[in-house]
Amino acid sequence: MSGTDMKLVVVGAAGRMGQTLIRTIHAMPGATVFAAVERSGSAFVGRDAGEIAGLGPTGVAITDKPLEAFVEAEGVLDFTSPAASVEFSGLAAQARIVHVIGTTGCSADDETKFKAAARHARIVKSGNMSLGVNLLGVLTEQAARALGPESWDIEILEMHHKHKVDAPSGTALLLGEAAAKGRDIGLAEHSVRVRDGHTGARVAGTIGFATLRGGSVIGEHSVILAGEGEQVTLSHSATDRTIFARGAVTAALWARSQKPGFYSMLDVLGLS
Ligand SMILES: NC(=O)C1=CN([C@@H]2O[C@H](COP(=O)(O)OP(=O)(O)OC[C@H]3O[C@@H](n4cnc5c(N)ncnc54)[C@H](OP(=O)(O)O)[C@@H]3O)[C@@H](O)[C@H]2O)C=CC1
Ligand SMILES: O=C(O)C1=N[C@H](C(=O)O)C[C@H](O)C1
Repeated sequence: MSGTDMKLVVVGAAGRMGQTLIRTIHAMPGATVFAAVERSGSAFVGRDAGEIAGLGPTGVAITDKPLEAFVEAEGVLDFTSPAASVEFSGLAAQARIVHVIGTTGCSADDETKFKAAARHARIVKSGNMSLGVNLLGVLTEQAARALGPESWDIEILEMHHKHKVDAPSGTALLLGEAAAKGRDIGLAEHSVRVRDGHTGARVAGTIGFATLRGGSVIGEHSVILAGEGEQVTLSHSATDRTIFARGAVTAALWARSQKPGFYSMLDVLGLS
């Protein structure tokens, strides 16, 4: 560790992404795990975060006191739950630090609270922190703009592991927003999130979503543009959660020198 390394707090440190973040920060230059947080009452509180993540002891004991950690740190990496992320954004604002939010399934009300916290915190939020998916979003916007709604239907298909609790995935919604932007329409008014029974024929110009869950799938996403007699499919496969963790650390390092505000991975990657 060097004196200029960014001091990061990993919240939800014992979760799938939390453990991946602890290992990734350990392997990346420029950042260090300053603290690790789990909820009060969790069996992981007091245990060494490095040991939980499979690194061996690192001297960072998991705490249930986030604010005490935040005020001494420079950034928070947060892949937890919507309610927890809303709470952490308020604490990050109090501490005037960077808050990287990867949590998905957040409501419109949650988003309003994140934007309020971003008056004091530097928040980067994205449904997918990987370079590949953010590039896929740019390509989706271009394809949707080029292939108009009269002749081309857009469907977004995703599959994740059996433990995932929200649907459609944050990534599927990010891709839907990109397609809607390409067509200059609002996603909320044009999306079809579920189909069941006698649905009637497809309404032109809608953006459909389909969700699959099972096994240990890390994340599969396809944007299908279906025309008359031909089909274009843009897709991304995640085979290792490190892609999300690396993106989150990159976002924290980028946000360190930004003003308070609400940013996306497109800003971080220079793709906006
Ligand atoms: N944007 C992106 O690139 C990615 C986003 N995600 C998203 O990240 C989120 C987490 O995913 P995943 O790691 O698989 O989930 P896990 O359930 O494995 O991990 C979440 C962790 O957060 C903890 N947690 C929940 N509430 C609190 C709290 N108030 N204080 C401290 N810790 C808390 C949980 O503890 P407990 O078990 O006790 O509840 C758990 O340890 C999901 O929303 C997922 O969709 C995932 C991958 C990539
Ligand atoms: O819950 C997950 O695992 C993932 N969630 C994110 C999403 O909802 O898109 C990102 C990634 O696909 C993994």
